[in-house]
Amino acid sequence: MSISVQALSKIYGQQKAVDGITFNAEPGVLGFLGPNGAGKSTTMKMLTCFIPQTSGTATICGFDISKDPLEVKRNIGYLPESNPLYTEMYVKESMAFVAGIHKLHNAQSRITEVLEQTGLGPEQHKKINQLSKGYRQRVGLAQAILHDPQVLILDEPTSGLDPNQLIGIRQLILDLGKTKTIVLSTHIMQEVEAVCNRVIIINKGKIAADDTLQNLRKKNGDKTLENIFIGLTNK
Ligand SMILES: Nc1ncnc2c1ncn2[C@@H]1O[C@H](COP(=O)(O)OP(=O)(O)OP(=O)(O)O)[C@@H](O)[C@H]1O
Repeated sequence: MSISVQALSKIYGQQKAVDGITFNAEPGVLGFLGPNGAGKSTTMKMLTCFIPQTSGTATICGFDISKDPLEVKRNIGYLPESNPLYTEMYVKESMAFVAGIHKLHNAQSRITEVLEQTGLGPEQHKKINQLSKGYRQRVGLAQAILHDPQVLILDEPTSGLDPNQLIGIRQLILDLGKTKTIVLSTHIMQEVEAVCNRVIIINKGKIAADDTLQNLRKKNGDKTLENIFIGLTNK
C-alpha cells in the first residue's frame, strides 16, 4: 500500500483540525476535497512529516511517519500550498540544490528530464523571482518530483494558473498518476473531474465521503460533483 492512514488526528490547542481519519491509497490520482479549514493541509503536513500527529498512525510505502521520517521523505514529493522557493536562485541552480539534498547520482540528466517534463526548459536560466506565478508553480512541482518519489502530495498545485497553464499541469498530473500515488487538494471541481479517479471529501476534520467519482454520482442521484460537495459539507 502506498499510503495507509489509521485514525490520524491533529489537535492545535483547543482546535481539532483532523479527527481520526482512516484511508488507504494506491497508484492513481486521489482528489482530497473539503471546505476551507476542513483539515486538508494539516493532513498533508502530517503525511509529509512536516508536523507531528496528535494521535493515530500513517505509513508511506510501508514507512511509519513517526518512526521513519527520513525514509518517508525519500518516498514522497510535497508541493505545499504556499510553494516556498528560494527566489534568489536561478531555476536550474535551485534544481541542482534540491538534487544535492536528495544526493541524486544522475543529477544532471534527471534535472534536464524534469525541466522538460514540467515545461520549464525555456525559463531555466531565469531567477525564480523573475518567473510568473504559473512558472513558479512548475518549479515547485519540478522540485517535488525530482527524486522520482512513489507518492506525491500536491496542495492546490494549480491555484492562480491561467487556462493554458492549467491544461499543461493537469496533463502532467494525469501522466504522473499512471504510476504514482498522488493526493491532490483542490477547490476546482472541474479539475477533480479531469484528473481524479477517486475522491475523499473531508469536513470538519472527518471523512464525509471516500469513493470513485462514478460511485459518488450514482449514490447521489447523478448530481454534479459541486452539488454533492455542498450537500456533504454543509452538515
Ligand atoms: N498552526 C496552526 N495553529 C492553530 N490552528 C491551526 C494551525 N494550522 C491550521 N489550523 C486550524 O486547523 C483547521 C484546519 O486547517 P487546514 O489548513 O488544515 O484546512 P484546509 O482544509 O487546508 O483549508 P483551506 O482549504 O482553507 O486551505 C483550521 O480551523 C485552521 O484554522
